[in-house]
Amino acid sequence: MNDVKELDPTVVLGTGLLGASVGAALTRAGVTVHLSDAVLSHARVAETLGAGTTAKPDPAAVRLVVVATPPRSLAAVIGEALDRYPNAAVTDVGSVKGRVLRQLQATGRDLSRYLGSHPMAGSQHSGPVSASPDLFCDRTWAVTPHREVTEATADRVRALIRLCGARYVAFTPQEHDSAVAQVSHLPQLVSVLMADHLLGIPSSHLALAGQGLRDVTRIAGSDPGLWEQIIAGNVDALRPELEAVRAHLDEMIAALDDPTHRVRPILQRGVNGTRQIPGKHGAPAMDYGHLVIEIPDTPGALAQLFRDIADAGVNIEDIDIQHDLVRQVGYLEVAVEPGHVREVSEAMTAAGWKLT
Ligand SMILES: NC(=O)c1ccc[n+]([C@@H]2O[C@H](COP(=O)([O-])OP(=O)(O)OC[C@H]3O[C@@H](n4cnc5c(N)ncnc54)[C@H](O)[C@@H]3O)[C@@H](O)[C@H]2O)c1
Ligand SMILES: O=C(O)C(=O)C[C@]1(C(=O)O)C=C[C@@H](O)C=C1
Repeated sequence: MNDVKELDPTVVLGTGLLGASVGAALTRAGVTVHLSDAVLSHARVAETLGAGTTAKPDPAAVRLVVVATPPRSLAAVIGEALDRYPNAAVTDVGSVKGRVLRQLQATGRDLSRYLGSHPMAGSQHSGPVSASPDLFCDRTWAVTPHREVTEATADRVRALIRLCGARYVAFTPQEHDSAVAQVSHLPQLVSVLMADHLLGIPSSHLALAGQGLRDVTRIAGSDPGLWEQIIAGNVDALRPELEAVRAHLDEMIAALDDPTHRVRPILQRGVNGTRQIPGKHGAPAMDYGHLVIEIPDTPGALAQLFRDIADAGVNIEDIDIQHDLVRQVGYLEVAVEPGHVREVSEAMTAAGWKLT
């Protein structure tokens, strides 16, 4: 059976950022998606954006249910879905897996049709308006098998991940929760601590904020209501990670007594840490070369810049756009393979662009 038939029709419960994005990806692939949300207007907005229909399905015909509600409600909504859709596989996209599974097991339900999952893709924005069918493209999507789950259930969740364009990876629920404490929940809290610190800084000083500050505080803008629930669901894995960061902070403060000898090794460890992060398509991390190009605030400037880079015959690996509100210009940071930096720089300068 092909993936579309395997999942047609699908129900999405909770049509915020994640649910509407799943709906949009499956709808684009050709699956009929039925949308439902505790707040009817969220489901209606998701419908308007092409994530599916708010029409009710025939419960017996439903082949997959994707639960994308906030963490605290997940176990109850998953349990109800198992009861209401007797022939469906049920998955959820919650950020913490162990607690939800334990809560479901405590209900005594047959969990052979439930397989938890977690796409490692999202944003600091909530709600269906920020949803995109491309949210999961080339992202890792973890599944967390347990003793009762059947192969038929796992097949449907794998089909979901493929249709969303993501990369499947399996973890035990416990391993998953330890891993996300390290690579998702700790970074979130560190970003929050940094952003919180800004509240005590004079606004005249904040005028000097550059890209570095924006980089480390982006995710601090995420919904506190959602993150409170994520943290509460993973405190055991998170506590030792935060304690380790506290020890590193103390080490950094102590190093200031002898910066010439003691700061550099810590900075180098930071560089080494960034190299641990996998690169595109799950490949090993790659050190890209970066160029920053000034973009005037005129219509079509960005499109022209992309054309000029394409004309130089170089592949853009990543981009980041920032605006200087004082000078009314933008800056495009372009990542290219290291060997191509000089070539693109020369081509851009020759085409009249200002590199900074
Ligand atoms: N935001 C991210 O970056 C991200 C990434 C991966 C996974 N997740 C997980 O995905 C889930 C959803 O997160 P989100 O960012 O889409 O949140 P969101 O706030 O954008 O959407 C949640 C939606 O669920 C609805 N809802 C709440 N309780 C409900 C209930 N009992 N029944 C039906 N609908 C209900 C809300 O009205 C809302 O529309 C969370 O469990 C979160 O841990 C989030
Ligand atoms: O890109 C972001 O904004 C995210 O923080 C997404 C992110 C993460 O990568 O940590 C956040 C929480 C989720 O559970 C999964 C993904």
